[in-house]
Amino acid sequence: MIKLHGVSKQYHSSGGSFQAVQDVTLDIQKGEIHGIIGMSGAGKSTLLRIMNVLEKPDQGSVEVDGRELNRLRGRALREARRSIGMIFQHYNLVYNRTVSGNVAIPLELAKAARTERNERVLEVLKFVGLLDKADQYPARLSGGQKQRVAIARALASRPSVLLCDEPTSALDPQTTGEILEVLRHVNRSLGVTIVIVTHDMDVVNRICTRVSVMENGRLISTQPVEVKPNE
Ligand SMILES: Nc1ncnc2c1ncn2[C@@H]1O[C@H](COP(=O)(O)OP(=O)(O)OP(=O)(O)O)[C@@H](O)[C@H]1O
Repeated sequence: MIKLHGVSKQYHSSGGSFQAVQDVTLDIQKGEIHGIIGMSGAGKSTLLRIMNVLEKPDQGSVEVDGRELNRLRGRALREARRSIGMIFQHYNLVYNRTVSGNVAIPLELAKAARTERNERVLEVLKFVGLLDKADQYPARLSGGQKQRVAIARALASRPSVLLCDEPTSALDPQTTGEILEVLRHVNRSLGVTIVIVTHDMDVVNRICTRVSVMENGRLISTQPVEVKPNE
């Protein structure tokens, strides 16, 4: 589903250059919940952003759902990106739009018709359990509810892949559990392949099917995570 081959990324600044990701090859299969773990600065977020070419690799290839993203440009790239949702640690919501307004954004960008848009917004809000908050503004929501809105927004355009950058790092343990449940529901009932960047091994053990470990820009291992006893 996601194939990275020999991917590298270097950042340049006035202080010199820094190799954030070095020669990473990784094959994430359809239906997986794949964790990427490592110390701060190991290159996890950069690698995640390479998966939807928000960050363009200097070398290597990025294939998602059979399409080589690093070769696409313009409209073809925008369309391919629509099948890849993303959520962030700090939700990245638009605070002057309601919950529905936020979820509608990807559908507006895709120029979906109004009726179809409204139906889809309600459908995904129902899926994440936030139908009753449709007309509220994000500032009035808890952290867990904000992350649910972000998940609903990411799901609006029916992605086959969901990239999650530290999705629970700003949340307390109970809310973390709730968001991991939502992600598991997304994976199981919609068949969405999920990649989660985290520094928390507990998150990996609770939800992931495989985990990759990064260190100094390199991927040092990929292994299965044992089946959870309460599953
Ligand atoms: N846009 C950028 N310009 C310059 N350097 C960057 C940029 N983005 C990241 N870096 C550097 O690249 C390295 C890897 O960053 P990255 O965010 O991928 O690591 P990470 O493993 O996700 O760490 P963290 O958990 O702290 O977010 C870090 O040293 C960071 O400072």
